Amino acid sequence: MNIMTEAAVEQKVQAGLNEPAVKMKGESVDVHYGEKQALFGVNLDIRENQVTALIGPSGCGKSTFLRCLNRMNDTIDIARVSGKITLDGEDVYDPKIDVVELRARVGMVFQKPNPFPKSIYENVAYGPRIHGLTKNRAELDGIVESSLKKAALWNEVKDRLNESGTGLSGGQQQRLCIARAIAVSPEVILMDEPCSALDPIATAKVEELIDELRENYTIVIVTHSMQQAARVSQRTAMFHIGYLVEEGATEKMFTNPDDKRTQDYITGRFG
Ligand SMILES: Nc1ncnc2c1ncn2[C@@H]1O[C@H](COP(=O)(O)OP(=O)(O)OP(=O)(O)O)[C@@H](O)[C@H]1O
Repeated sequence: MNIMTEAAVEQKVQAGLNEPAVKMKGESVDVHYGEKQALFGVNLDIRENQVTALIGPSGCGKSTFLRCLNRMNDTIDIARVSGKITLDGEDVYDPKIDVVELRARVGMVFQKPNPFPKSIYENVAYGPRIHGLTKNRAELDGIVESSLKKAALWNEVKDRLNESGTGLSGGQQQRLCIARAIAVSPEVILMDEPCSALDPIATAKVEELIDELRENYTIVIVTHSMQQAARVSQRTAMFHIGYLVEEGATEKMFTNPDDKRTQDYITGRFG
């Protein structure tokens, strides 16, 4: 075995031993809505190419934390965020940060599918166009096709790209919204209960898609479904009345959590 090979082996061993890199990091995150505090000193690492599920009873702050990651709370007048949130070590609340660019890097998919009232093609092409990502129509066509393929929707819509996005079924609309997020080459995709408006078959498709997307993106998902968290995520973070109770490997969180509140929540004793 030569030295190069040994070095490569060593690197692999290290990679195997180490946790995936931290892509985003929340440090001492507090959020207030007016006088009311919704998050208290949350510290949470979001790891690269992993699905992190945020779980906890209604009103515990899951969506609030999710919205901190791409500064969607900026759009709520009374919301005030303090502490630090970084993306690849860079403070996303730094005044120098261009929020539009940040939201392209950290995309979002909402609870209710919300395609624009435009054609399927335009829904996906809109982002690359406003971000100036393509030089000509052929390149744009390429992005639309590859985004729809990555969102596992291409085969269902390739013959009707000019029809309205709002005419698709709920599950198709949600995959269209995922394609729209993917089209601007995000690094992180935030999903706020992406399946809550979908039937079980559409839900299964989106869950399968989330699992595939993990290869290329870092994903954070808010979900009320314990089965979904267990099925799609590698890491789980449990929130309770504004506090992060605990976080860890999903398998451990669902079989042997450290905190009784997690145990009670996952076994349906409260929430
Ligand atoms: N726009 C807002 N204005 C005022 N208070 C808000 C706003 N959004 C959330 N809150 C409050 O902040 C707290 C956390 O809400 P958040 O939506 O983050 O919780 P959640 O865990 O995502 O809840 P759910 O599971 O019900 O969606 C709640 O008490 C909620 O009422």
